[in-house]
Amino acid sequence: MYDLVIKNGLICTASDLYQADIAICNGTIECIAGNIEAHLASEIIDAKGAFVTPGGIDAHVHVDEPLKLLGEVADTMESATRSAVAGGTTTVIAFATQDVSQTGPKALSKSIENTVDEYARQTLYCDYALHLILFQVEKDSLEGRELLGVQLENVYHDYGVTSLKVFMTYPGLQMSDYDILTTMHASRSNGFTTMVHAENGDIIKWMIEDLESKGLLEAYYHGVSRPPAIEGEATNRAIILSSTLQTPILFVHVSSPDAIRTISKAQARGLRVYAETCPQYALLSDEVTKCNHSRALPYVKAEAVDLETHSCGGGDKPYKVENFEGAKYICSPPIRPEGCQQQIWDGINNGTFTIVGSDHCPYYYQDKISKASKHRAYHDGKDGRFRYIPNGLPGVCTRLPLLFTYGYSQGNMKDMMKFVEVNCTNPAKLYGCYPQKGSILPGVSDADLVIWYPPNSTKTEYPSKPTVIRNELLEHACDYTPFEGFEVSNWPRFTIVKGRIVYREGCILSSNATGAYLPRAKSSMCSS
Ligand SMILES: NC(=O)NCCC(=O)O
Ligand SMILES: [Zn+2]
Repeated sequence: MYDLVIKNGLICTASDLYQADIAICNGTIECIAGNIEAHLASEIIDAKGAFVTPGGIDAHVHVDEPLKLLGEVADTMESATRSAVAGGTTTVIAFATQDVSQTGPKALSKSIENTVDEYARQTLYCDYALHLILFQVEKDSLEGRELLGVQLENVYHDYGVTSLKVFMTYPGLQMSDYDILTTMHASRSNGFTTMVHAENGDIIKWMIEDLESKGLLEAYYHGVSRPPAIEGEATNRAIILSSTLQTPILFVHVSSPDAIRTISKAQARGLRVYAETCPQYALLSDEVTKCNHSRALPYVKAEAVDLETHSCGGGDKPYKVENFEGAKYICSPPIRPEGCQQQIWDGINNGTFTIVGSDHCPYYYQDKISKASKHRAYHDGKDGRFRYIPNGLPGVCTRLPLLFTYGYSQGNMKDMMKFVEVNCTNPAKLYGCYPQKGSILPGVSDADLVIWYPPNSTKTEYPSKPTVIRNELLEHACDYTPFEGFEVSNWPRFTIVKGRIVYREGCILSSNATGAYLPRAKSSMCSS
Protein backbone atom coordinates (compact mmCIF):
# COMPACT_ATOMS: atom_id res chain seq x y z
CA MET A 1 0.00 0.00 0.00
CA TYR A 2 1.07 3.58 -0.68
CA ASP A 3 0.20 6.46 1.63
CA LEU A 4 -0.78 8.74 -1.23
CA VAL A 5 -1.05 8.43 -5.00
CA ILE A 6 -1.25 11.44 -7.31
CA LYS A 7 -2.90 10.36 -10.52
CA ASN A 8 -2.96 11.80 -14.03
CA GLY A 9 -0.79 14.84 -13.38
CA LEU A 10 1.66 16.43 -15.80
CA ILE A 11 4.92 15.94 -13.97
CA CYS A 12 7.24 18.82 -14.60
CA THR A 13 10.89 18.69 -13.57
CA ALA A 14 13.86 20.81 -14.64
CA SER A 15 14.39 18.46 -17.59
CA ASP A 16 11.12 16.71 -18.43
CA LEU A 17 7.40 17.13 -18.84
CA TYR A 18 5.31 13.96 -18.97
CA GLN A 19 2.08 12.48 -17.69
CA ALA A 20 2.37 9.80 -15.00
CA ASP A 21 1.18 8.77 -11.56
CA ILE A 22 3.28 9.30 -8.44
CA ALA A 23 3.18 7.00 -5.41
CA ILE A 24 4.32 8.26 -2.03
CA CYS A 25 5.30 6.17 0.96
CA ASN A 26 6.83 7.24 4.29
CA GLY A 27 7.31 10.80 3.11
CA THR A 28 9.31 10.00 0.00
CA ILE A 29 8.64 9.38 -3.69
CA GLU A 30 8.28 5.61 -3.94
CA CYS A 31 7.55 5.14 -7.61
CA ILE A 32 6.44 6.86 -10.80
CA ALA A 33 4.51 4.86 -13.37
CA GLY A 34 2.06 5.25 -16.21
CA ASN A 35 -0.75 3.80 -14.17
CA ILE A 36 -0.67 3.05 -10.45
CA GLU A 37 -3.69 1.05 -9.36
CA ALA A 38 -6.04 3.11 -7.21
CA HIS A 39 -6.65 0.23 -4.78
CA LEU A 40 -2.97 0.38 -3.75
CA ALA A 41 -3.42 3.86 -2.27
CA SER A 42 -4.69 4.96 1.13
CA GLU A 43 -5.42 8.37 -0.39
CA ILE A 44 -5.69 9.56 -3.98
CA ILE A 45 -5.48 12.98 -5.56
CA ASP A 46 -6.67 13.30 -9.14
CA ALA A 47 -4.40 15.86 -10.77
CA LYS A 48 -5.80 15.48 -14.29
CA GLY A 49 -4.55 18.28 -16.51
CA ALA A 50 -2.55 19.92 -13.73
CA PHE A 51 1.18 20.48 -13.47
CA VAL A 52 2.84 18.58 -10.63
CA THR A 53 6.14 20.24 -9.76
CA PRO A 54 8.71 19.71 -7.03
CA GLY A 55 8.04 22.00 -4.10
CA GLY A 56 9.78 25.33 -4.39
CA ILE A 57 12.97 26.06 -2.52
CA ASP A 58 13.27 29.64 -1.43
CA ALA A 59 16.93 30.06 -0.58
CA HIS A 60 16.71 33.66 0.61
CA VAL A 61 14.34 34.16 3.52
CA HIS A 62 14.86 36.45 6.50
CA VAL A 63 12.79 35.69 9.59
CA ASP A 64 12.94 36.68 13.20
CA GLU A 65 16.05 35.17 14.75
CA PRO A 66 17.54 35.32 18.26
CA LEU A 67 20.04 38.10 17.59
CA LYS A 68 17.56 40.25 15.70
CA LEU A 69 20.20 41.52 13.32
CA LEU A 70 17.49 43.04 11.15
CA GLY A 71 15.30 44.09 14.07
CA GLU A 72 12.22 42.14 15.05
CA VAL A 73 10.71 41.34 11.65
CA ALA A 74 7.07 40.28 11.32
CA ASP A 75 7.54 36.59 10.57
CA THR A 76 8.71 33.89 12.90
CA MET A 77 9.94 30.70 11.27
CA GLU A 78 6.44 29.37 11.99
CA SER A 79 4.58 32.07 10.08
CA ALA A 80 7.20 32.17 7.32
CA THR A 81 6.91 28.43 6.64
CA ARG A 82 3.12 28.70 6.78
CA SER A 83 3.24 31.46 4.18
CA ALA A 84 5.78 29.49 2.15
CA VAL A 85 3.55 26.44 1.74
CA ALA A 86 0.53 28.61 0.90
CA GLY A 87 2.56 29.72 -2.12
CA GLY A 88 4.01 26.32 -3.09
CA THR A 89 7.40 26.56 -1.38
CA THR A 90 8.35 23.49 0.62
CA THR A 91 11.87 24.35 1.81
CA VAL A 92 13.16 27.71 2.97
CA ILE A 93 16.74 28.64 3.66
CA ALA A 94 16.97 31.36 6.28
CA PHE A 95 19.89 32.93 8.15
CA ALA A 96 21.67 32.43 11.44
CA THR A 97 23.55 35.55 12.42
CA GLN A 98 27.10 35.44 13.69
CA ASP A 99 27.11 36.08 17.43
CA VAL A 100 30.25 38.16 17.83
CA SER A 101 30.29 37.62 21.60
CA GLN A 102 31.31 34.02 20.87
CA THR A 103 34.93 33.34 20.09
CA GLY A 104 37.13 30.37 19.31
CA PRO A 105 36.72 27.29 17.11
CA LYS A 106 33.07 26.69 18.06
CA ALA A 107 31.98 30.36 17.89
CA LEU A 108 29.94 30.01 14.72
CA SER A 109 28.44 26.66 15.72
CA LYS A 110 27.08 28.34 18.84
CA SER A 111 25.46 31.07 16.73
CA ILE A 112 23.67 28.39 14.75
CA GLU A 113 22.75 26.35 17.81
CA ASN A 114 20.78 29.28 19.29
CA THR A 115 18.83 29.76 16.10
CA VAL A 116 18.03 26.07 15.65
CA ASP A 117 16.95 25.86 19.31
CA GLU A 118 14.59 28.82 18.89
CA TYR A 119 12.93 27.36 15.81
CA ALA A 120 12.63 23.92 17.42
CA ARG A 121 10.02 25.48 19.73
CA GLN A 122 7.84 26.54 16.79
CA THR A 123 5.40 24.61 14.60
CA LEU A 124 6.99 24.43 11.17
CA TYR A 125 5.01 23.82 8.00
CA CYS A 126 7.99 22.85 5.89
CA ASP A 127 11.68 22.06 6.30
CA TYR A 128 14.17 24.86 6.69
CA ALA A 129 17.94 25.16 6.45
CA LEU A 130 20.29 27.94 7.48
CA HIS A 131 22.97 30.05 5.88
CA LEU A 132 25.38 31.83 8.17
CA ILE A 133 25.60 35.63 8.11
CA LEU A 134 29.21 36.57 8.76
CA PHE A 135 30.11 40.19 9.31
CA GLN A 136 33.32 40.03 11.31
CA VAL A 137 36.41 37.93 11.03
CA GLU A 138 37.64 37.24 14.55
CA LYS A 139 41.31 38.01 13.82
CA ASP A 140 42.50 39.92 10.76
CA SER A 141 45.76 38.10 10.40
CA LEU A 142 47.13 34.85 9.03
CA GLU A 143 46.05 33.22 12.27
CA GLY A 144 42.53 34.58 11.65
CA ARG A 145 42.38 32.79 8.30
CA GLU A 146 43.16 29.49 9.94
CA LEU A 147 40.66 30.07 12.75
CA LEU A 148 37.82 30.89 10.36
CA GLY A 149 38.62 27.73 8.42
CA VAL A 150 38.24 25.67 11.60
CA GLN A 151 35.06 27.53 12.59
CA LEU A 152 33.47 26.70 9.24
CA GLU A 153 34.60 23.09 9.43
CA ASN A 154 32.82 22.85 12.78
CA VAL A 155 29.68 24.53 11.45
CA TYR A 156 29.51 21.91 8.73
CA HIS A 157 30.11 18.97 11.04
CA ASP A 158 27.84 20.23 13.81
CA TYR A 159 24.91 21.56 11.75
CA GLY A 160 25.31 20.76 8.07
CA VAL A 161 25.56 24.47 7.22
CA THR A 162 27.49 24.91 3.98
CA SER A 163 26.91 28.51 2.88
CA LEU A 164 27.53 31.96 4.26
CA LYS A 165 26.58 35.50 3.32
CA VAL A 166 28.81 38.56 3.45
CA PHE A 167 27.87 42.20 2.89
CA MET A 168 29.72 44.89 0.96
CA THR A 169 27.32 47.50 2.34
CA TYR A 170 25.19 48.38 5.41
CA PRO A 171 26.84 50.19 8.35
CA GLY A 172 27.93 47.62 10.91
CA LEU A 173 27.76 44.71 8.49
CA GLN A 174 29.96 45.88 5.64
CA MET A 175 33.14 43.83 5.31
CA SER A 176 36.47 45.08 4.04
CA ASP A 177 37.97 43.47 0.95
CA TYR A 178 40.61 42.00 3.26
CA ASP A 179 37.97 40.25 5.39
CA ILE A 180 36.06 39.10 2.32
CA LEU A 181 39.23 37.50 0.99
CA THR A 182 39.77 35.78 4.34
CA THR A 183 36.18 34.53 4.22
CA MET A 184 36.47 33.28 0.66
CA HIS A 185 39.69 31.54 1.57
CA ALA A 186 37.97 29.69 4.42
CA SER A 187 34.96 28.95 2.19
CA ARG A 188 37.25 27.48 -0.43
CA SER A 189 38.97 25.11 1.94
CA ASN A 190 35.62 23.96 3.33
CA GLY A 191 33.63 23.78 0.08
CA PHE A 192 31.23 26.47 1.27
CA THR A 193 29.12 28.68 -0.97
CA THR A 194 30.04 32.35 -0.47
CA MET A 195 26.97 34.52 -1.00
CA VAL A 196 27.65 38.19 -1.58
CA HIS A 197 25.44 41.23 -1.15
CA ALA A 198 27.24 43.42 -3.68
CA GLU A 199 26.76 47.16 -3.31
CA ASN A 200 29.51 49.68 -2.63
CA GLY A 201 28.74 50.83 0.93
CA ASP A 202 31.19 53.74 0.89
CA ILE A 203 29.66 55.32 -2.19
CA ILE A 204 26.17 54.80 -0.73
CA LYS A 205 27.16 56.57 2.50
CA TRP A 206 28.45 59.51 0.49
CA MET A 207 25.34 59.60 -1.70
CA ILE A 208 22.97 59.55 1.28
CA GLU A 209 24.76 62.50 2.89
CA ASP A 210 24.70 64.38 -0.39
CA LEU A 211 20.97 63.77 -1.03
CA GLU A 212 20.09 64.74 2.53
CA SER A 213 22.08 67.97 2.24
CA LYS A 214 19.88 68.85 -0.74
CA GLY A 215 16.66 67.99 1.13
CA LEU A 216 15.99 64.92 -1.03
CA LEU A 217 14.67 62.67 1.68
CA GLU A 218 11.68 60.64 0.51
CA ALA A 219 11.57 56.91 -0.21
CA TYR A 220 12.30 57.37 -3.90
CA TYR A 221 15.77 58.73 -3.10
CA HIS A 222 16.75 55.44 -1.52
CA GLY A 223 17.12 54.13 -5.08
CA VAL A 224 18.88 57.30 -6.20
CA SER A 225 21.46 56.77 -3.46
CA ARG A 226 22.24 53.27 -4.77
CA PRO A 227 22.48 53.59 -8.58
CA PRO A 228 22.92 50.50 -10.79
CA ALA A 229 26.62 51.23 -11.37
CA ILE A 230 27.51 50.89 -7.70
CA GLU A 231 26.02 47.39 -7.66
CA GLY A 232 28.05 46.74 -10.82
CA GLU A 233 31.25 48.03 -9.21
CA ALA A 234 30.88 45.86 -6.11
CA THR A 235 30.01 42.85 -8.27
CA ASN A 236 33.13 43.36 -10.35
CA ARG A 237 35.29 43.78 -7.24
CA ALA A 238 33.89 40.62 -5.64
CA ILE A 239 34.57 38.68 -8.84
CA ILE A 240 38.17 39.90 -8.77
CA LEU A 241 38.45 38.74 -5.15
CA SER A 242 36.96 35.31 -5.85
CA SER A 243 38.90 34.77 -9.07
CA THR A 244 42.11 35.71 -7.26
CA LEU A 245 41.44 32.77 -4.96
CA GLN A 246 39.92 30.66 -7.74
CA THR A 247 36.85 30.01 -5.65
CA PRO A 248 33.18 30.10 -6.66
CA ILE A 249 30.93 32.99 -5.68
CA LEU A 250 27.19 33.58 -5.65
CA PHE A 251 25.62 37.02 -5.95
CA VAL A 252 22.31 37.31 -4.13
CA HIS A 253 19.37 39.57 -5.04
CA VAL A 254 20.93 40.91 -8.23
CA SER A 255 18.97 43.80 -9.67
CA SER A 256 21.10 46.05 -11.87
CA PRO A 257 21.88 45.71 -15.59
CA ASP A 258 25.49 46.61 -14.77
CA ALA A 259 25.77 43.68 -12.36
CA ILE A 260 24.06 41.32 -14.81
CA ARG A 261 26.53 42.26 -17.56
CA THR A 262 29.49 41.84 -15.24
CA ILE A 263 28.30 38.43 -14.04
CA SER A 264 27.55 37.25 -17.54
CA LYS A 265 31.01 38.26 -18.78
CA ALA A 266 32.67 36.44 -15.89
CA GLN A 267 30.61 33.33 -16.63
CA ALA A 268 31.66 33.53 -20.28
CA ARG A 269 35.29 33.50 -19.11
CA GLY A 270 34.58 30.21 -17.39
CA LEU A 271 34.59 31.55 -13.85
CA ARG A 272 32.31 29.84 -11.38
CA VAL A 273 30.06 32.82 -10.75
CA TYR A 274 26.43 32.19 -9.83
CA ALA A 275 23.59 34.61 -9.30
CA GLU A 276 20.18 34.94 -7.73
CA THR A 277 17.51 37.45 -8.64
CA CYS A 278 14.07 38.10 -7.13
CA PRO A 279 10.54 38.64 -8.49
CA GLN A 280 10.44 42.27 -7.31
CA TYR A 281 13.25 43.17 -9.70
CA ALA A 282 11.45 41.60 -12.64
CA LEU A 283 8.02 43.00 -11.83
CA LEU A 284 8.35 46.41 -10.20
CA SER A 285 9.93 49.65 -11.30
CA ASP A 286 11.06 52.49 -9.07
CA GLU A 287 7.84 54.33 -9.94
CA VAL A 288 6.29 52.44 -7.00
CA THR A 289 8.67 54.12 -4.60
CA LYS A 290 7.17 57.44 -5.68
CA CYS A 291 3.78 56.22 -4.41
CA ASN A 292 1.90 59.33 -3.29
CA HIS A 293 5.21 61.03 -3.16
CA SER A 294 5.47 64.65 -4.05
CA ARG A 295 8.47 66.90 -3.74
CA ALA A 296 6.09 69.84 -3.38
CA LEU A 297 4.92 68.68 0.03
CA PRO A 298 6.72 69.89 3.11
CA TYR A 299 9.05 67.47 4.73
CA VAL A 300 7.26 65.91 7.73
CA LYS A 301 8.65 66.32 11.22
CA ALA A 302 8.51 63.41 13.63
CA GLU A 303 6.63 65.23 16.38
CA ALA A 304 3.90 66.17 13.92
CA VAL A 305 3.11 62.55 13.11
CA ASP A 306 0.22 60.79 14.75
CA LEU A 307 1.23 57.18 14.31
CA GLU A 308 -2.23 55.93 15.21
CA THR A 309 -4.10 57.69 12.45
CA HIS A 310 -1.10 58.10 10.19
CA SER A 311 -2.01 61.61 9.37
CA CYS A 312 -0.60 64.86 10.50
CA GLY A 313 -0.78 68.53 9.88
CA GLY A 314 1.94 71.08 10.16
CA GLY A 315 2.50 74.64 9.07
CA ASP A 316 0.19 75.98 6.43
CA LYS A 317 0.46 72.88 4.21
CA PRO A 318 -1.29 69.85 5.73
CA TYR A 319 0.62 66.67 5.03
CA LYS A 320 -0.53 63.06 5.03
CA VAL A 321 1.79 60.29 6.12
CA GLU A 322 0.26 58.22 3.32
CA ASN A 323 2.96 59.96 1.33
CA PHE A 324 5.14 57.39 3.02
CA GLU A 325 3.64 54.48 0.99
CA GLY A 326 6.76 54.30 -1.18
CA ALA A 327 8.51 52.93 1.92
CA LYS A 328 6.75 49.61 1.33
CA TYR A 329 9.06 49.03 -1.63
CA ILE A 330 12.35 49.98 -0.03
CA CYS A 331 14.85 47.17 -0.30
CA SER A 332 18.52 46.85 -1.18
CA PRO A 333 19.60 46.68 -3.90
CA PRO A 334 16.69 48.95 -4.78
CA ILE A 335 13.86 48.44 -7.24
CA ARG A 336 15.31 49.69 -10.51
CA PRO A 337 14.00 52.22 -13.06
CA GLU A 338 11.65 51.32 -15.90
CA GLY A 339 13.52 49.39 -18.60
CA CYS A 340 15.67 47.25 -16.30
CA GLN A 341 13.05 44.56 -15.74
CA GLN A 342 13.37 42.90 -19.17
CA GLN A 343 17.05 42.29 -18.45
CA ILE A 344 16.06 40.28 -15.38
CA TRP A 345 13.86 38.00 -17.51
CA ASP A 346 16.60 37.72 -20.13
CA GLY A 347 19.10 36.77 -17.41
CA ILE A 348 16.74 34.09 -16.10
CA ASN A 349 16.24 32.61 -19.57
CA ASN A 350 19.85 32.70 -20.71
CA GLY A 351 21.21 31.13 -17.51
CA THR A 352 22.98 34.16 -16.04
CA PHE A 353 20.70 33.66 -13.06
CA THR A 354 21.03 30.28 -11.46
CA ILE A 355 18.14 30.72 -9.04
CA VAL A 356 15.27 32.99 -8.08
CA GLY A 357 14.78 33.68 -4.36
CA SER A 358 12.32 35.99 -2.68
CA ASP A 359 14.65 37.86 -0.28
CA HIS A 360 11.62 37.74 2.03
CA CYS A 361 12.34 40.33 4.71
CA PRO A 362 8.98 41.21 6.23
CA TYR A 363 8.99 44.54 8.00
CA TYR A 364 5.56 45.73 9.04
CA TYR A 365 4.41 48.85 7.28
CA GLN A 366 2.38 50.21 10.20
CA ASP A 367 3.85 50.36 13.67
CA LYS A 368 3.48 47.35 15.96
CA ILE A 369 4.56 47.18 19.56
CA SER A 370 8.23 46.20 19.77
CA LYS A 371 8.35 45.04 16.16
CA ALA A 372 10.35 46.67 13.45
CA SER A 373 8.29 48.56 10.89
CA LYS A 374 8.73 50.92 7.99
CA HIS A 375 7.25 53.61 10.25
CA ARG A 376 10.15 53.03 12.61
CA ALA A 377 11.75 55.71 10.45
CA TYR A 378 9.68 58.16 12.52
CA HIS A 379 10.77 56.84 15.92
CA ASP A 380 13.00 58.62 18.43
CA GLY A 381 12.80 62.03 16.84
CA LYS A 382 13.66 60.67 13.39
CA ASP A 383 11.72 62.20 10.57
CA GLY A 384 10.84 59.44 8.15
CA ARG A 385 13.72 60.09 5.79
CA PHE A 386 14.71 57.20 3.57
CA ARG A 387 17.95 56.40 5.38
CA TYR A 388 15.90 55.27 8.42
CA ILE A 389 13.42 53.06 6.56
CA PRO A 390 14.21 49.38 7.17
CA ASN A 391 15.24 47.64 3.95
CA GLY A 392 13.24 44.61 2.86
CA LEU A 393 9.95 43.30 1.46
CA PRO A 394 7.81 40.23 2.17
CA GLY A 395 7.65 37.70 -0.70
CA VAL A 396 8.01 34.06 0.36
CA CYS A 397 4.37 33.26 -0.56
CA THR A 398 4.11 35.21 -3.79
CA ARG A 399 7.38 34.12 -5.46
CA LEU A 400 6.04 31.05 -7.28
CA PRO A 401 2.54 32.28 -8.22
CA LEU A 402 4.09 35.47 -9.62
CA LEU A 403 6.72 33.61 -11.63
CA PHE A 404 4.13 31.13 -12.85
CA THR A 405 1.92 33.96 -14.09
CA TYR A 406 4.34 36.66 -15.26
CA GLY A 407 7.12 34.23 -16.14
CA TYR A 408 5.66 31.07 -17.62
CA SER A 409 2.07 32.02 -18.54
CA GLN A 410 2.98 35.36 -20.06
CA GLY A 411 5.94 33.95 -21.99
CA ASN A 412 8.69 35.78 -20.09
CA MET A 413 10.14 32.48 -18.96
CA LYS A 414 10.89 30.09 -21.76
CA ASP A 415 8.99 27.08 -20.39
CA MET A 416 7.79 25.30 -17.26
CA MET A 417 11.06 23.39 -17.02
CA LYS A 418 12.89 26.70 -16.61
CA PHE A 419 10.40 27.59 -13.89
CA VAL A 420 11.28 24.39 -12.03
CA GLU A 421 15.00 24.76 -12.68
CA VAL A 422 15.41 28.21 -11.14
CA ASN A 423 12.86 27.84 -8.34
CA CYS A 424 13.29 24.24 -7.22
CA THR A 425 16.15 22.23 -8.68
CA ASN A 426 19.02 24.69 -8.93
CA PRO A 427 18.53 26.00 -5.37
CA ALA A 428 18.78 22.39 -4.18
CA LYS A 429 21.97 21.78 -6.18
CA LEU A 430 23.50 25.12 -5.27
CA TYR A 431 22.88 24.64 -1.57
CA GLY A 432 23.61 20.95 -1.14
CA CYS A 433 20.19 19.36 -0.72
CA TYR A 434 19.75 17.73 -4.13
CA PRO A 435 18.23 15.19 -4.89
CA GLN A 436 16.50 14.95 -1.52
CA LYS A 437 14.89 18.28 -2.37
CA GLY A 438 14.15 20.02 -5.65
CA SER A 439 13.37 16.92 -7.71
CA ILE A 440 10.89 14.06 -8.11
CA LEU A 441 13.13 11.01 -8.17
CA PRO A 442 11.85 7.66 -6.87
CA GLY A 443 13.80 6.30 -3.94
CA VAL A 444 15.74 9.50 -3.23
CA SER A 445 13.48 12.54 -3.19
CA ASP A 446 11.28 13.70 -0.36
CA ALA A 447 7.65 13.87 -1.44
CA ASP A 448 7.66 17.68 -1.54
CA LEU A 449 5.25 18.47 -4.34
CA VAL A 450 2.96 21.16 -5.64
CA ILE A 451 -0.14 20.44 -7.65
CA TRP A 452 -1.25 23.51 -9.53
CA TYR A 453 -4.79 24.18 -10.72
CA PRO A 454 -5.40 22.78 -14.19
CA PRO A 455 -5.06 25.75 -16.55
CA ASN A 456 -8.28 27.18 -17.98
CA SER A 457 -10.33 24.51 -16.25
CA THR A 458 -14.03 25.13 -16.25
CA LYS A 459 -14.71 21.95 -14.30
CA THR A 460 -17.00 22.45 -11.36
CA GLU A 461 -15.15 19.95 -9.15
CA TYR A 462 -12.32 22.45 -8.67
CA PRO A 463 -12.94 25.25 -6.22
CA SER A 464 -12.11 28.68 -7.52
CA LYS A 465 -8.51 29.74 -7.24
CA PRO A 466 -7.29 33.19 -6.23
CA THR A 467 -7.06 35.44 -9.26
CA VAL A 468 -5.74 38.54 -7.52
CA ILE A 469 -3.10 38.78 -4.80
CA ARG A 470 -4.51 40.06 -1.53
CA ASN A 471 -2.45 40.27 1.62
CA GLU A 472 -4.93 38.15 3.59
CA LEU A 473 -4.32 35.16 1.26
CA LEU A 474 -0.64 35.03 2.09
CA GLU A 475 -0.68 33.49 5.58
CA HIS A 476 2.27 35.60 6.68
CA ALA A 477 2.37 37.95 9.65
CA CYS A 478 3.20 41.05 7.66
CA ASP A 479 0.56 43.74 7.18
CA TYR A 480 1.14 44.29 3.47
CA THR A 481 2.44 42.77 0.27
CA PRO A 482 4.21 44.82 -2.40
CA PHE A 483 2.17 42.81 -4.92
CA GLU A 484 -1.29 43.74 -3.65
CA GLY A 485 -3.75 43.70 -6.55
CA PHE A 486 -1.46 41.79 -8.94
CA GLU A 487 -3.50 39.38 -11.05
CA VAL A 488 -2.35 35.77 -11.01
CA SER A 489 -3.26 33.09 -13.53
CA ASN A 490 -2.47 30.20 -11.22
CA TRP A 491 -1.98 29.27 -7.61
CA PRO A 492 -1.00 26.04 -5.80
CA ARG A 493 -4.00 23.80 -5.28
CA PHE A 494 -2.18 21.30 -3.06
CA THR A 495 1.18 21.72 -1.36
CA ILE A 496 2.57 18.45 -0.07
CA VAL A 497 5.51 18.31 2.33
CA LYS A 498 7.18 14.96 2.98
CA GLY A 499 4.05 13.19 1.77
CA ARG A 500 1.57 15.17 3.87
CA ILE A 501 -0.84 17.73 2.47
CA VAL A 502 -0.18 21.01 4.28
CA TYR A 503 -2.12 23.32 1.97
CA ARG A 504 -5.30 22.26 0.23
CA GLU A 505 -7.43 24.54 -1.90
CA GLY A 506 -6.83 27.66 0.12
CA CYS A 507 -6.62 26.09 3.59
CA ILE A 508 -3.61 25.37 5.76
CA LEU A 509 -3.71 21.93 7.40
CA SER A 510 -1.85 22.58 10.64
CA SER A 511 -2.16 19.00 11.88
CA ASN A 512 0.08 17.89 8.98
CA ALA A 513 2.89 20.32 9.80
CA THR A 514 6.08 18.31 10.26
CA GLY A 515 8.75 20.75 9.16
CA ALA A 516 12.18 20.35 10.69
CA TYR A 517 15.74 21.57 10.46
CA LEU A 518 17.50 20.34 7.33
CA PRO A 519 21.26 19.77 7.53
CA ARG A 520 22.84 20.08 4.10
CA ALA A 521 25.71 18.58 2.15
CA LYS A 522 28.24 20.69 0.29
CA SER A 523 27.06 22.38 -2.88
CA SER A 524 27.35 20.32 -6.03
CA MET A 525 27.94 23.60 -7.90
CA CYS A 526 30.25 25.50 -5.56
CA SER A 527 32.49 22.94 -3.90
CA SER A 528 35.47 21.69 -5.87
N1 LIG B 1 17.34 43.09 0.78
C1 LIG B 1 16.90 43.86 1.75
O1 LIG B 1 16.58 45.01 1.49
N2 LIG B 1 16.78 43.40 3.00
C2 LIG B 1 17.12 42.15 3.49
C3 LIG B 1 18.53 42.05 3.92
C4 LIG B 1 19.39 41.71 2.75
O2 LIG B 1 19.23 40.64 2.18
O3 LIG B 1 20.23 42.51 2.39
ZN1 LIG C 1 21.38 41.28 1.17
